[in-house]
Amino acid sequence: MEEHLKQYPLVEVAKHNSKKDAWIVIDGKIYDVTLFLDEHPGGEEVLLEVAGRDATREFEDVGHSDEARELREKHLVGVVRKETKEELAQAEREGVKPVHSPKQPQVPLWKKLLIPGVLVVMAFLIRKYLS
Ligand code: HEM
Repeated sequence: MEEHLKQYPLVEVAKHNSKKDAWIVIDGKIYDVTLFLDEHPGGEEVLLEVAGRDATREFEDVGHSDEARELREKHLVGVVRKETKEELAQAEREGVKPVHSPKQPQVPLWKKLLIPGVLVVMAFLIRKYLS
């Protein structure tokens, strides 16, 4: 069934980010929630916040019921495909950014090691100072 769905790149999804035209992506599937905004038990605000981008994490974080998952499929309009180089370049010119859901905040390694590193150096200096 999914093979018949239209495919859109995230840069296209990103354009549907308003109250009059709101798409969201969950697990690579695109849902047009424009008409659902009014009916969403969680309110339209939260949906508009994630309109035009991947909302997989936000959807899962709420712990939506099986009914909600079923209801979701009524609004299915397509699936996400990778954008072509031309589409990416075009989007960049227009200032449209494809927004993927952040999986984990990316903390660089040096930041993770900074505090333990400082402690080790301090311990070393204190030992040297005391001996
Ligand atoms: C097509 C997509 C969605 C559908 C069909 C949907 C449907 C529902 C339904 C039926 C409920 C009632 C509780 C339940 O049955 O789980 C609900 C609650 C809620 N939803 Fe969604 N939802 C969708 C997307 C989202 C997204 C993307 C967010 C977050 C950005 C969100 C946030 C919430 C919140 C905060 C509640 C209220 C939870 C509570 O009060 O306990 N929903 N939604």
